[in-house]
Amino acid sequence: MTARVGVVTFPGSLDDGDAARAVRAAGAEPVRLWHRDTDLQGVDGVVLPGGFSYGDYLRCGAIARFSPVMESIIAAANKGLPVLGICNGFQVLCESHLLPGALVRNDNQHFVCRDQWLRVENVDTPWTRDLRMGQEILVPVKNGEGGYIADPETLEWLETLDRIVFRYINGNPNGSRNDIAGIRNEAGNVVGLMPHPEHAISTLTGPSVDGLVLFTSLLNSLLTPAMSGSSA
Ligand SMILES: NC(=O)CC[C@H](N)C(=O)O
Repeated sequence: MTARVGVVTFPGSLDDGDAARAVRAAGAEPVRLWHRDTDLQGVDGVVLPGGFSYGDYLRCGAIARFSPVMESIIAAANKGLPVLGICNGFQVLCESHLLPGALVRNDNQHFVCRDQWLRVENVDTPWTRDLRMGQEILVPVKNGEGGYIADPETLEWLETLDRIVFRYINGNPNGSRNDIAGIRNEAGNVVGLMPHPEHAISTLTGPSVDGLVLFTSLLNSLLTPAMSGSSA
């Protein structure tokens, strides 16, 4: 049976089309979810895409967090539904408190758009299980508020409990603390990252195909759910 992966569209989402394309390229069926939906249609996972939900008013992701679809996603994520938040999606996950910390304006005060090397730091999630620890991948970043911050205790806790999933290498584009590009929750089912794996699934349109592995990882984790990701 084909896996079905929800892709949410908020007013102002930008990368929902590419996220759906990545889901399809990985071999799953994308199920388009609208911000006002409450029924997740029994999807096997959800992608919160990049963009400018609700015009980035107030703070990036701050309004999307209160949308009807997020109420359903928060409840489902807390029961183990795999959720991947990309860029604005990562911001929504932090605003929703599914992930700790916050994303603030880039320290250089610029919107940064470039290809970025990352190091894989955690493969104990459904989204990263087919990557290798220490693997270096190349994916685009494009954000204005991508600086990851958290209080010192939370940063220490993220480090010691292996919750950091991706780290920037060869330059930190936004001043993120500890070069953090992506993190996971305790159970591992919720992952957020600022860079855009959905823009790195074909060399025709992106710098590499490294991003596709996040989407194929999810499919493989659904086929063999006895993954190690449940160890917090
Ligand atoms: N590409 C994105 O998702 C951008 C996220 C957000 N609007 C920002 O500028 O930080």
